[in-house]
Amino acid sequence: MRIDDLAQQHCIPRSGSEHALDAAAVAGLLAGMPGWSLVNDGKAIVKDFRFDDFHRTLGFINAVGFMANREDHHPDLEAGYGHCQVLWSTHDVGGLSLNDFICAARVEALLAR
Ligand SMILES: C[C@H](O)[C@H](O)[C@H]1CNC2=NC(N)=NC(=O)C2=N1
Repeated sequence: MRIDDLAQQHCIPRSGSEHALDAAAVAGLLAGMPGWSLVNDGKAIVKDFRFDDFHRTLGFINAVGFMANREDHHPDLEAGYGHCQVLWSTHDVGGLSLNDFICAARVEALLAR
């Protein structure tokens, strides 16, 4: 699925290992997501976003937080003055679900201009 199509989807509750994506599905989705990489033994995807200053970084964090609350799917965020690392994993699945890729694509859509 293309990143633009993923960004049009909404998260649904996904709980249980039957919702975990297999390695082939993850690789296929990741191929269309520039800058995102696999971490934590293939159980999470991560990307570090760079900004010119703190208020731009904080604006991004707030936008991601607003989207995450609306989707009821929440990232791990680590930030400094000019960057924010966004990590997606589905705790209820114990790894990656489609929700993680939907939200990663939605983060990219926030930055599109
Ligand atoms: C009930 C609610 O949908 C769940 O607790 C959601 C909330 N946000 C979540 N966020 C993430 N990253 N993983 C989850 O499994 C998760 N579960």
